[in-house]
Amino acid sequence: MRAETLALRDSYSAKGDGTPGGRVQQDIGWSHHNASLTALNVAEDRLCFGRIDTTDGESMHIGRMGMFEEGASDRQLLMDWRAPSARPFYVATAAHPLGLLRRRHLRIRRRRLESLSDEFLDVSAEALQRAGISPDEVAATSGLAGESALMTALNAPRTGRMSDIVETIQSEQDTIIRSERNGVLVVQGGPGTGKTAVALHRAAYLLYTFREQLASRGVLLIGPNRTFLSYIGQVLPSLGENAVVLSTLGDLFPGVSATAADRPEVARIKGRRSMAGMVANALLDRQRMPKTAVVIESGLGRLVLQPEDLKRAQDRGWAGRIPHNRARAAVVRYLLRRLARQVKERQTSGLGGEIPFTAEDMAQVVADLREDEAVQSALHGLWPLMTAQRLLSDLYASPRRLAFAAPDLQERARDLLHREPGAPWTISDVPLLDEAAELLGEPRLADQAEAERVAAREYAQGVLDMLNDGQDETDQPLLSMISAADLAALREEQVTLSSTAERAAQDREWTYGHVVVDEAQELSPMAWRMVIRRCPARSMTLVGDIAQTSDPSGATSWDRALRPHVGDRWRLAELTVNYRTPLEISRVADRVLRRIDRTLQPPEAVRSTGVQPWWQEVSPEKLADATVHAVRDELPPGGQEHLAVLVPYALRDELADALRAGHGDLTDRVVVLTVPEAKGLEFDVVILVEPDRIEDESPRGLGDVYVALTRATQRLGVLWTGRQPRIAR
Ligand SMILES: Nc1ncnc2c1ncn2[C@@H]1O[C@H](COP(=O)(O)OP(=O)(O)OP(=O)(O)O)[C@@H](O)[C@H]1O
Repeated sequence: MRAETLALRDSYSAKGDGTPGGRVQQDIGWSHHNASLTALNVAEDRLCFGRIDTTDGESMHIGRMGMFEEGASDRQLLMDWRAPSARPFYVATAAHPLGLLRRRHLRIRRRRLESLSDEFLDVSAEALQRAGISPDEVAATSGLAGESALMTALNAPRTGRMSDIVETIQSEQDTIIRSERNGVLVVQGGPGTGKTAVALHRAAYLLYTFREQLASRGVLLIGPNRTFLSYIGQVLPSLGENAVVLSTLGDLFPGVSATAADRPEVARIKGRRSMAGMVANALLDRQRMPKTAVVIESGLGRLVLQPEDLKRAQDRGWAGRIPHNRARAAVVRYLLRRLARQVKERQTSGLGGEIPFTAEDMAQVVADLREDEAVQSALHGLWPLMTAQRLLSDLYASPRRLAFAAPDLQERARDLLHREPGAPWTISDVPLLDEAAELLGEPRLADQAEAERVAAREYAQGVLDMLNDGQDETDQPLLSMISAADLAALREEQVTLSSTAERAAQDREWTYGHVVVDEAQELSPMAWRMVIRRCPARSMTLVGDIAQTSDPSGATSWDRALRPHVGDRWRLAELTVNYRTPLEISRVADRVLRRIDRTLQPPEAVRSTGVQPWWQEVSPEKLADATVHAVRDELPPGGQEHLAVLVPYALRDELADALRAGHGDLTDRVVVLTVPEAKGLEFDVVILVEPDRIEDESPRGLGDVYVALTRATQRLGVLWTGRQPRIAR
């Protein structure tokens, strides 16, 4: 299949008749076959990982993709793990065998079978006899599907990159992965319960099951930070899926790339829902008209706009409730006409109506006024064309504007919002920028260059229609990914065809077929507004853990966070088993969870390592040395394990220097991270430094300590100075 696909793809490199239409077809063909080839290449390793045998003697192999025998028989050789008939592989139990006699896990590397393990699900003597299996072969079954394969995966050293769990998805996870596409699904689960893994596999499942609907719109996955996105970045491609846009909240607004966080008290204000009102008022402020006449010394003489002209222009701007920049055309048109009338009156007065002033004359005057610098500057002052960045930047910089836009905010809170123009945008600014962009809208295409581009686009639309006519159905989703604008650009040789994912990421107004949010508990009310805008159909999967909230404006309850956006139209699914943290570490974390909220149920650890966490007090001047020693003890040379030192902000750089470690590349064996940076990640070993300082550093500090304690898959050590940490008492 690979050889055939490769040959097909390469045939498109040579084809082509040099015409724009021909080149487009060539590019489409090439991209299509290239995507298939990538999917085949990634499926090469561990192509097949399971087999199910039914009690009536049938058997079927399960793998990363579906495959059929060539020729007349058309027999299915391999079933895609996402197909409905593969489901028993994941959910059958001895109590509910779903017609299965045996589930087999195969461990294949490249084309070599390394090991296999069997579970018998129907252990009745009759079934075993029919299948020719002796009762001795039947192992004791636990509640876990494919327990030995699962334990092998869980005990394997981490690599700094998340891997897929397609071979060992558990029943409660499978139910969520295959849950209905429509509506808002919230997946609540403690640390290590596989929320991220489930979210990613659900995206792959949805893309497989609803390919037609989703391929052209794409799926958006939002994660807490870029390190996290690079940690999970390989999972979907390894499942053969590339039509997913991964983004942080800070990168969701095209043109801005925010990584810095505000101080907690500032972030809390910016996250409030009332900020939407502030942004709307800030714009209203810009649309206010002077109460006195505006005098313009134009090239056509001195012109005056009276307050009633200004009021009428404003009414035209507000009519139809269209966004500010789009409404500008109506405001400008009206004001230009008022000015043109004055010019007309001046030119025709005293002529006794002998020289007619025709419609063409009027149009010419309007055109001249439009080009006039003094007129342009006056119109700009009255109804400026604005970007979201400009609106927000001007607002933050001016106490007067802030006082107008946020009259209910206390002065101290308004002072906290002050920002010098040009300072970098923060993550909590991004939802406010998005809010502003929504109210501003894209400007109308006015100038000549734009008009030419429109003409090119219309031409390209013709080409697109022509191509669509001649396509067979299977190619439809691909074609719908290319807009007339792309074709026009292609014609200009400006860009090559981009994938749905790339196009979507560059377009603020793009709406996705499905949106997945990881660590969703961290979203502020303003961030929710931005995210929901990306999916008006509200087909969303939100995964998170209320107990791990660390953002000062994050959620304390799913209901409170979601009610303003979806009312009670969301469904909850819970994950209850902790696959990451061994029992010995979980006991410490569970104590912290009880302090956060007594009513929360800790997830149940699925395995034990026999290694207790260690605790060590050191004097403040020895902290760096002690950390270096502890890391050395934990990671003997030649091993493969990965270790994270989790620290308070204030110690990050000092300890990173002492350890000569970084904090961006998770494939390094040692990294030094603050807790927010370690969100969603995991390591073989964690050394937690000064937990009390971490707790005291932020308003949700205890949540941070809980996150820190639940990052290790094997061992945990705690170093502190001064009083014994609260988590040890
Ligand atoms: N069914 C499974 N088979 C194999 N590994 C699994 C399975 N479920 C979860 N895991 C592993 O458990 C670990 C924790 O999973 P994941 O990171 O998805 O948890 P999480 O709930 O998102 O945690 P957190 O809330 O801490 O971010 C990962 O290494 C994941 O691969």
